This record gives sequence, C-alpha cells and structure tokens, in this order.
Amino acid sequence: MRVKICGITKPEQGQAIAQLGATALGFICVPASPRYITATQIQAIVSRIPQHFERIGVFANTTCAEIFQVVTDGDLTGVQLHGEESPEFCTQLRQSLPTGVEIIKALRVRNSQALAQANFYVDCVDTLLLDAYHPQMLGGTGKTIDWITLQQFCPSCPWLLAGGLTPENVNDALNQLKPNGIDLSSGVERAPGDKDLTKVAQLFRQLAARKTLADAELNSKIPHESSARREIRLP
Ligand SMILES: O=C(O)c1ccccc1N[C@@H]1O[C@H](COP(=O)(O)O)[C@@H](O)[C@H]1O
Repeated sequence: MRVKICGITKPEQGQAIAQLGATALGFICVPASPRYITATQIQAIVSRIPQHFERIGVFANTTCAEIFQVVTDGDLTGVQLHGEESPEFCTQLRQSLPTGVEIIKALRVRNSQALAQANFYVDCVDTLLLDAYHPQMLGGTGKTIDWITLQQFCPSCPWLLAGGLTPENVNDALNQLKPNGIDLSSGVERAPGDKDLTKVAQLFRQLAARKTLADAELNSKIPHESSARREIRLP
C-alpha cells in the first residue's frame, strides 16, 4: 500500500520519514499554507532521499506554467491538485507536464454527492484522493471524512484516503475501507510543518502489524498450496 506523508519542510525529517517506510513524501506548494515551501527548499529535501521515493507537490488553483516550473525545479514525480481544478484543467496540465508525472486529484468530501464528481476525473488523472471538507481551509485540517459514506466508493482508477488520519485511527479506517494508499499530514505533526517522528514510527509499526496479521490469515487459508510448493522444491 502507498503511504504518503505530506507537509514535509525539513531535510532531516524527510530523510528520516523515508527510512521509516513512507513510499511518498509530500510538499505543500500552496503559499497560504503554514506548511508552504519553495521549489528550492523542496530540491534541498529531495536531494537527500533515494530516487525511488515518490515526491509529490500539492497545489491549489494555480496555473499549468507554475506547476510545471515547480515540478522541474523541485524534481517532483507527481502533483496533487487540492483546489477547484476542473477535468479540463487536468487534461491541459497532463499535456504541459513531462511524461510520467503522476496527477492526483483531491476531492474534498462534504457529503456523499461529492463522490459523484470522481466520475468526471477518472479518465484525465492517474489517482484520486479523498480529503475531508472544511469551509475555510483547503487541506491539512486534521478533520476525518465520515468513512461510512465511502464504503461504496470504487472508482475505476486508484485512490488514496486522506483527512485526519493518525496512528490511532488508521486501523479503524483500513478496517472499513480498502484504498490503494493513505496520506497523513497533521496527524503525525508537532506543529504545522514540523513532523513528529515518534508518531510516524508508531504509524509504520501499526501498518507492519496489520500486514503480519493479514499474511498469517492468508497462509492459514491456503495450507494445501504451501505444502504443494514445499514438495516441488524437494529433490
Ligand atoms: O497541509 C496543508 O497545509 C494543505 C494546504 C492546502 C492544500 C492541502 C493541504 N494538505 C493536504 O491535506 C490532506 C489532509 O491533511 P490532514 O492529514 O488532515 O492534516 C493531505 O492530503 C495534505 O496533502
């Protein structure tokens, strides 16, 4: 499962979070956010992590030219659109970005009708992300979505769950939903932009324990297959 830790502002924290098990690091490129950093600051962080980690820039209601510049200067592998970007804008952005750059469209879920919007985006983005709705803030709110309303959500492209996830509630969320990945920001912070590495480590311990349990359950369900595999290996 993809695990994106977002709102990173400090090189040493980016490095530590990658080592702890994140698959993606997120950088806030929205000037109004307390987690905002420039392309030069992003570059300083990503230069310290191996190339296989995903590096996602979060934008809201800006231009294709601005996004292109930050992607290039910051050496990003993907962009997350967190504002009111239309499907047409996503299509236009695809044409202006280098090939292979992932486009993630965030939908801020106010009610179940908001999920219907997903249909308009599935053909022009790579991935959807669901975040909680807040009347004054675009993201990083720490508010959870009412997960029950997402139980029928099954878009034809991969999707990430965001919104108020913490090491304490992530198990509950993943017991109810099966996203392709999760995205955490304020739930693993001491203050905006200052990640709490103890909480990040706690998160990855929870996820590892879940995986061990799931693997054990799977193995107990296929005893014949595993003994057949053992027999094949015998001389
Ligand atoms: O984090 C921000 O400051 C931010 C600003 C503008 C747009 C998006 C932002 N963050 C995104 O919000 C979600 C959820 O955050 P949280 O876990 O509830 O704190 C996450 O995808 C961030 O990328």
